[in-house]
Amino acid sequence: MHVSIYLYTRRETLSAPGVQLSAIKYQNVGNIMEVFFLMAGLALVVFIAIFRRTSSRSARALPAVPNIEVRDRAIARSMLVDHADTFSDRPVSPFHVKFVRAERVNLSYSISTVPHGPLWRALRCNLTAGILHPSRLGRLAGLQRQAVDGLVAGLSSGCGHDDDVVVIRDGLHTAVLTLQMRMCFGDGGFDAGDVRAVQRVLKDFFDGMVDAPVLATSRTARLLHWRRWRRFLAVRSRMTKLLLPLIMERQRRRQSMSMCCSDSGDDGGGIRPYVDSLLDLQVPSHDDGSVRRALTDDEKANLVWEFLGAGTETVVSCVEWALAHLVNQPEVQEKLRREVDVHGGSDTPTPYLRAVILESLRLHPPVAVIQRDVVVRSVDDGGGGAAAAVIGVHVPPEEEDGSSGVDVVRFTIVPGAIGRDSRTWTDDADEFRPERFLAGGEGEAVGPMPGPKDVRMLPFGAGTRHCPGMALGMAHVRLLLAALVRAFQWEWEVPAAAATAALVDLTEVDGFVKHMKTPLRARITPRT
Ligand code: HEM
Repeated sequence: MHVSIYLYTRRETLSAPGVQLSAIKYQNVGNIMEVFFLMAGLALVVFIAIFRRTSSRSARALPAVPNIEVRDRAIARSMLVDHADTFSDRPVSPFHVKFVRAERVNLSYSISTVPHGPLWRALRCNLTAGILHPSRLGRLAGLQRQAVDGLVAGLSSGCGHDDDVVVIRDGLHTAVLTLQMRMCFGDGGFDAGDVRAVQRVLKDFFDGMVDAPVLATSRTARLLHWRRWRRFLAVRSRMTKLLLPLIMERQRRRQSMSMCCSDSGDDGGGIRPYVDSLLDLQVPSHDDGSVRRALTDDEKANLVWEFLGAGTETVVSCVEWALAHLVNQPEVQEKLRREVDVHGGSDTPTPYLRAVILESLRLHPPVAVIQRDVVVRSVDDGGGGAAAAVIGVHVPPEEEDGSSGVDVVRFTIVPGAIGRDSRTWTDDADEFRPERFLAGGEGEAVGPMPGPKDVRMLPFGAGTRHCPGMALGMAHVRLLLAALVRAFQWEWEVPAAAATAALVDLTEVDGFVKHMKTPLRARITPRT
């Protein structure tokens, strides 16, 4: 078993010895200039002390809780499957920032950030039963088909220009986001300008996440890095200004629809927009569920944001990685094309397409880390607290004398490490070999969600907080990949700067999702 323990403590042994000495030295000097310099010197020393304190914390860029990194599949399984109830909380947001500043709410949650409990259950159930239920997913086929056709048409119309080279991430992002927005707001509630605006804010938001660990360390850090903090807040307020009017517009349209034709809320085709479910939802305001309330505007904006962000970025990441490997391995691309040419578009199973997607998710799980925070009541019990004891890890006490222990322990599971573990994947774990998921291969019995007995990859997490969008995400990826391979031949476009490189650069960057460091640029040739 491989477990590394990283312990970060909040206390810094910082002192500013100069402060007292200077004060004594200049104490009896009455000259006004010297008093002025004394004050300025003191201010400088205090400033440096604060700055050092902040930057030393910032450099570590991690919250002050013990962080246990888990790269072992047996431990991950024990946590997420056997002890799902213990490991059911994600880290709380370090920012108590409201989307709608005027409202008196402490902190608005989304499904992914709310602590495990009645509110989480209500929000998650609303999404899974109301929107993502398998019986409803079938009705999305029309919307998905339009998104895919639009993407292919857009790429085809660009062919013949600019040497037929595309950076596929951009077009993919627009297609998937538009699809998610249609599921969210219904048709007619937004236009292409809104999609572009949401796209810009999403990008700024995820770019700004790079600053989040620094800003999360303390108020002083936010004061010192006030420009970054201001930018961070501005993105959130832009997000609200964009989403709330779209939510309100949907509410208005729904009211007028119900007045004129007693409509059930479906926006045609039997698809009920996600926003409608949020407008109707009553959630428990107390833990016992005795009092129920409507969602605040802040919560609605948060949940819509999560639906658009989680649903778009992950799918785009997965399709881009899969295409990159298909460009690097033309024989795999050809094999896949043969399958989708024959079966694509029909309901016939497409095992090789499934294998390509699973292989991409195994190597490059879009969500780079799966985190759980566990309250450890006592570390003086010899076992390192309940949660740590579950997986046999000793959590050292925070205080040197061991008198008071840590409150929370963070567990960071790394799906990328589990997916590439050569003890599990013996057939060249780092190689892209979709065949391993076919009959007779070592991953024949492995699917996107781990079974109760074995965890061999974790692209959608597992246990209580596993991804509720798995079926939808897989369906999006399947349709997009099949259509792109059927419509075009994909070849690598060698960038001028890397004229000697033989293959696409597969370097990963972990941000909100795991992206290709260099976005895939490929030469596409339409197939007749
Ligand atoms: C290829 C696509 C996707 C991947 C790889 C993915 C991956 C993940 C992962 C790894 C988690 C964390 C699971 C855990 O902590 O155990 C997660 C959570 C979540 N995902 Fe996805 N996801 C995808 C698509 C989607 C879609 C399409 C939606 C919604 C439209 C969605 C909504 C969510 C939500 C709401 C959560 C939080 C669940 C909770 O805390 O209860 N995801 N996803």
